[in-house]
Amino acid sequence: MASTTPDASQNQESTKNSIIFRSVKTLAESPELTSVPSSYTYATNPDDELVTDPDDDDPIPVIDYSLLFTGTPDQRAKTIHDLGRACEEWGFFMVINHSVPKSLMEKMVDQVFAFFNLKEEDKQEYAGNKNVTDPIRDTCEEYCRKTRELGRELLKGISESLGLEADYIDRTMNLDHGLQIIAANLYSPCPQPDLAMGMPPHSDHGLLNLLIQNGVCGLQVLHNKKWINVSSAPNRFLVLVSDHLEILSNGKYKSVVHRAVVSNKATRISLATVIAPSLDTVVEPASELTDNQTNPAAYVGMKHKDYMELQRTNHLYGKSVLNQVKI
Ligand SMILES: O=C(O)CCC(=O)C(=O)O
Ligand SMILES: [Fe+2]
Repeated sequence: MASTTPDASQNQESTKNSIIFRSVKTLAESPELTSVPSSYTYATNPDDELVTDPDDDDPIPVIDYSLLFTGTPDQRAKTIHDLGRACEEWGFFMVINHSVPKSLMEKMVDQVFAFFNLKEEDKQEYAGNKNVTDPIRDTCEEYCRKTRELGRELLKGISESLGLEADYIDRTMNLDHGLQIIAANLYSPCPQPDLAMGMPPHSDHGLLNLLIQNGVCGLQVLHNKKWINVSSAPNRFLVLVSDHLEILSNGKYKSVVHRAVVSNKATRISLATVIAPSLDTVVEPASELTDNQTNPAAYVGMKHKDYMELQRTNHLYGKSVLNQVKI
């Protein structure tokens, strides 16, 4: 990156040897960008790089949410069984026929996109006192409410799939006061997508992560040691089992390692909604799922807020944080 246009330079700061961009978006939009600067390249491990589409014999699980409520008893029981299998074998599933209006999902993505497209100097205003959700507050509040409801209902089915009472997770994780975080991710087109990574491999904190995107794919999940491309139709939620569900189920359900790759064609937006225990909840393996002889607790209990601190202060890679509470 040797030279800059006068316009782009407003978004850059020069140091002795290099130019630092205020955001990756600014860098990606700079007209002279033809290659990825070395400080942004991502080295993948070739042994670890088998990437495929899902196998016809082992498709990504799809859960029809409506069957939890309006299905026959058999359909409901099968849906709960399928939820359990998805959490055990994939740590990942897609949800169709859910309770969040398609128009709300689209509006949320559009408004987030509009926020990202504000001029850098306008965006900086929100770095200070203004709340980042101010321009989209109503949509955001409605989206939070609807996704929280969806997450809590899915967790009731997941509780049952573990042989626990339907409200077990809701109650013990204190979801009336649960933490909910919405993260909006923007992945600008990259001239050399093979040399960069949108988000490196990791698992999420919390119980479930409900992900939507703007129609551009990029999510890959690790399944049986292969990276699987997740392609998704509109109006679906991509649901990731997260670390606290792995801990609570004493490892029966596994949080899924996932990453986001970039493309050289289109801008991708993803919106991740983490449904998590209250900050003061000590998350530990459910005593109903452990016994001292055959199935001892495999994780130490830790307050959710301490787990988040551990995540904040550690390099996020794979399951590096979860491994620290494994016995
Ligand atoms: O963009 C994606 O598909 C993944 C985002 C993600 O993993 C996250 O926000 O935790
Ligand atoms: Fe994630």
